[in-house]
Amino acid sequence: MTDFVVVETQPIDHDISPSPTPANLVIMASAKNRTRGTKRITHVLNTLYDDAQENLHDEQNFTIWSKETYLEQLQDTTMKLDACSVSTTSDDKGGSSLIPCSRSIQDSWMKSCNGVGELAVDLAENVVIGAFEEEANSSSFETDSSQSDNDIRQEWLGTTPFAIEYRIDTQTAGHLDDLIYHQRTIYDSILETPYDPKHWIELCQCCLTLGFADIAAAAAHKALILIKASLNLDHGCEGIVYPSNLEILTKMTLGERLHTRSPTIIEEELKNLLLICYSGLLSSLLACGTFWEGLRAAKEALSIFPKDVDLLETRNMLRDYFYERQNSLKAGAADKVDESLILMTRVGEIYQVQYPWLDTRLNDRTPALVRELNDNLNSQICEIKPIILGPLRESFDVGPLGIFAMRDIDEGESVLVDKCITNTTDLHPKAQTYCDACHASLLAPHTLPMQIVRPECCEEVAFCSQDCCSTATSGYHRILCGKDWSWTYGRNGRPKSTGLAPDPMWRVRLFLRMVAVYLADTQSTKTKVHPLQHSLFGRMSANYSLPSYPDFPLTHDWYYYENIGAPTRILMTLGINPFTDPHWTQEVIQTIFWKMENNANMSNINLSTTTLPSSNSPQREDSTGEEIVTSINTNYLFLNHSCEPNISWRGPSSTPFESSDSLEGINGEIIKPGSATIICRARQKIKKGEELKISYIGDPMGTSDNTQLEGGRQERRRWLRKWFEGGCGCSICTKEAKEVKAMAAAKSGP
Ligand SMILES: C[S@@+](CC[C@H](N)C(=O)[O-])C[C@H]1O[C@@H](n2cnc3c(N)ncnc32)[C@H](O)[C@@H]1O
Repeated sequence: MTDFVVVETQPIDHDISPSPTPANLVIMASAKNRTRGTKRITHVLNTLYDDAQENLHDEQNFTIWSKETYLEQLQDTTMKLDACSVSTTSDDKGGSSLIPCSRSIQDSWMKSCNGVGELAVDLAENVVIGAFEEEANSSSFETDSSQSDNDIRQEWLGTTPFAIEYRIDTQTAGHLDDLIYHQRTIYDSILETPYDPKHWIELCQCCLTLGFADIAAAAAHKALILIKASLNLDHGCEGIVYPSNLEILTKMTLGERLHTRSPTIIEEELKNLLLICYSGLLSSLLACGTFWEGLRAAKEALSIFPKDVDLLETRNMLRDYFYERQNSLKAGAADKVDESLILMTRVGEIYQVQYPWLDTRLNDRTPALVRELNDNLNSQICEIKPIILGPLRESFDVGPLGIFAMRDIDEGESVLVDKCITNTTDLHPKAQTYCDACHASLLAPHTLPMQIVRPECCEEVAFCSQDCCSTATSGYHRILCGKDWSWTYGRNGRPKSTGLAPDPMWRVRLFLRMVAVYLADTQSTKTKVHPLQHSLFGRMSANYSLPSYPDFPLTHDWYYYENIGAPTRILMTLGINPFTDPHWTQEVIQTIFWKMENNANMSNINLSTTTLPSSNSPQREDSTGEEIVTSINTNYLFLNHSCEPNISWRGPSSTPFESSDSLEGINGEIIKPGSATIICRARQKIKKGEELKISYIGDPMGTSDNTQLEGGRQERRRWLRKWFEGGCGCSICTKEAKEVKAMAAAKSGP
């Protein structure tokens, strides 16, 4: 169902809360016209405006736009209206927004609007009648006549490289709109009855056909949780402790759908659904290229349905693909078969794309957000600014950001010291070898035993200072305390990773920490801001690319357990309902994962060799003391890359004998080894207004000897593809690209 909400926001200081207050809710209308046609939407919205004016004109709680303003808004927004999904926006100058949003968001807004909300619903229903009658005779779903049938809609090519030609054929044959419509109706059914596994299985099948195999796998996972909870299956679902009412809710929903109270009939249905669910899950994992996890799921499925031909066939395909990958990796590695090679056999791969049904506005970074970011940065030296200068419109995306000098900067000057609490390593905090907040070493001589601060609430964590302890206990730790998170330090059957690669579970632990920071903040400020619009997640950009046939972009690592199983378990443990909460759909979770991947900083530390281990600081059994700290440094992440950087940076230090100068912050404070703080200094004189740029890849020219990266300049440029596939825009890369082009032209001859 495509629902529209028109809101006018009142001026609010640096608040990007999406919840319209009763005072700013102008019109709420359900335009159930399922249309992509711009003309039709404009027509419906014109009707809505007229009706709303009639109904609301003497309501003092509502502000009505002038028709002129309204139509101006329409011009900017109608093209986006086919993105039927959750979208919210507001800005601190009292801007106005026309928002397509889902029924469940409306419902939650209605709840927060109390009496006035109900009035709005009544009025909205009046409004809808007008729109409905208009639409009654039209076909239920219409494509924009301006779109040619032969155009390939890249954004709908999916996340999986698997069978992409099939999806191109589907689009060429003109079936895409039907599939999109089908997907919307399934989401509607889920909103109505979220505990019916059948809808989640249908979503799995539909997303699989659309090529979004990761979302398909997540839908199957949700169905599996409901079914397993109801059948009391031993397997559990990746360790999830089921809420006690999940079984009752699922059985009640099935009973209502089947018009029965018979436990036998309901159980029969659950078993039927279980088989179809496994089949969808295995196909999704196959399409995501995570053959090893697919084989594990197949083993579980076949232990229940040993003779099912469909399951056996998919299992065989998973096995064949797994061996094919393993053999080719072995052949490439010659005699060097090690843990990293085993890890490579177990990872899946998908494209990093924006989900076309998730409203793009959720990814917008508005001028209001940039002002908030600069308030937090609180620097006299540098500021966060859009790179592309142009007219900034208040509730619209400002484009790529960077950090710029606010005054002339001297060579060697500290420009940014970015301490952060969003960090993780493989070491369990219980070991108390590092500060749970900033990750500074708690080992002598960096922190003396009497300096260690322990919170009153638990014995799980320790801190390097009272400051860190207060930050944690009044914030994220409040959300996490008293719950068992030790499973996030497990490896889900994988060997320990070696070298520069951190264990893939870093994503899970960083996600957990970030969700806790977000929840602590929104709870203390009593705001209901969507995670993607909260400054913590909203500040980060992803490296999206479109699967453009026939030149496909890079694929990115993806796991069933890390990307779906573990985050679902985290949310459920934190009391978030992944079946009903529109803020925490798999699309939102995966978007956060993409953002983390594009912005996380990784640094090697070796705490054990830098200090004498003290008796009260146990290491994990298999810990070598060498760890990789992964952190989201919330200001540093705005620095762009250049192969001619004017800024040098250093992450967590492990060496206590370095010159104290390199460990000093801007105000002379000492940054302790192991801390996830990043210090940035000017490599040269920098003029006011110049952009500050770092190197993402160590020595960008690949000429220094003591670097861990191999392969020189060419290899380094290849590494850059992780952040930007279109190529780095610096002058060296531009020159090299021109030379390559000229050489290719010369080779191909006249
Ligand atoms: C860590 S973020 C840096 C901040 C980012 N510009 C933003 O708007 O949030 C990395 C992203 O910045 C962009 N970027 C950074 N350096 C670049 C370069 N040299 N050339 C092209 N894009 C770059 C890419 O989109 C990359 O995915």
